[in-house]
Amino acid sequence: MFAPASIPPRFRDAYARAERRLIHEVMVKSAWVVLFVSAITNGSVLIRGNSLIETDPAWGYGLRLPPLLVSIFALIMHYRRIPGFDWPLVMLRLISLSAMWSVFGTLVFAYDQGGDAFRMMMELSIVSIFCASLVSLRGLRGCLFPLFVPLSSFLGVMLYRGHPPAELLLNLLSFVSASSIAVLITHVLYRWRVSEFISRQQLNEMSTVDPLTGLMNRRAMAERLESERARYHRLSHSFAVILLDLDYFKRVNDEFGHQAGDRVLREIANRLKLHTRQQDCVARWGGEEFLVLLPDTEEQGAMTTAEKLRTALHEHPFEIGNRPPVSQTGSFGIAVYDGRESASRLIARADQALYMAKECGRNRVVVA
Ligand SMILES: Nc1nc2c(ncn2[C@@H]2O[C@H](COP(=O)(O)OP(=O)(O)OP(=O)(O)O)[C@@H](O)[C@H]2O)c(=O)[nH]1
Repeated sequence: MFAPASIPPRFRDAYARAERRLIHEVMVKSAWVVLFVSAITNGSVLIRGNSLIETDPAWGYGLRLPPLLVSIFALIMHYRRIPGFDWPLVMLRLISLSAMWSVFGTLVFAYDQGGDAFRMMMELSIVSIFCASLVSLRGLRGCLFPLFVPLSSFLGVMLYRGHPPAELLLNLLSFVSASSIAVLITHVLYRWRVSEFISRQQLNEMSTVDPLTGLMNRRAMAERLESERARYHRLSHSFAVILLDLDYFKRVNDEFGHQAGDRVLREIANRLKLHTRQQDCVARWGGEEFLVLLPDTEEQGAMTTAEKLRTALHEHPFEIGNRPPVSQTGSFGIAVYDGRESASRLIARADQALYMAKECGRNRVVVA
């Protein structure tokens, strides 16, 4: 999926998801608008007759029907939720291309018949509005293809038919200036939407991520625990938590300085992520305390994971600059959700087990 260069890489997935939703919504609305406009214009053609359809039915229907058919097709696909249908962007491009084909094609004939200027301007303003809506989705490049392909084809055909370029330019001047203004305004709005998106993501990140380790913070983990409890009550999937506190961490700070302590904390966060599954959640719960949430896990699984984490700390000392590596262990308390208790009660039980682990000599795992 496309993401503007100004979006930082870590927000790109979220941007792609938001953009996909927006494109889908715009595609459905555009299909309804094109259907509505086609129904009105075709209805009026049936009532008052149309010289093009009468003189050249193949061209007449060939220009009028594609936007109608494409829109009906897009709406059927959307409302029937056909499996695997995840190409709203392709449909949106088809809708805009077919609408442009119809507008510019009709203009070729209207132009030759000395068509009335007011109608031409109305048709061209539809093009401007369409381009503006495409620009609002993807910036200037969003409208290059749907606008410039039909516009240059139109100019090519008119030049081929012998219309002088100066006359063409004069006739299209007001259209070009009106659509440029529409496109520029929407481009500014699009840039504003992108920077709004980045600020919102940064705010969200600040409220859910621990800045030192990049792990979830306590607040985000508390929310995650609540949704895990809700999942338990819906599906009866058991889950467990591991509370981990570093042993004598104060010594690292005192001996090597606070910065070295921060480095060890960051490395511990990396190891915890490395030795847990993707579906598990790791959070920094306090200064040198971490909480690991293990979805779909019973007591035995939680013990195996905690033992793996304990070994990952204990067996590999931590590098801090050019000093000898520092050994750092942790004590672990496990609690498995009992199906009734609150999240804070669950954590309190894990904390009691952790206290036991400290009392029994540290660098060990205790189950509540
Ligand atoms: N470098 C650094 N240290 C921190 C941070 N947060 C907490 N600490 C330190 O973690 C240490 C915790 O010390 P204590 O609560 O006495 O516990 P401990 O030394 O780990 O001993 P036990 O828990 O009893 O095994 C303190 O020195 C805090 O300053 C942090 O963000 N960075």
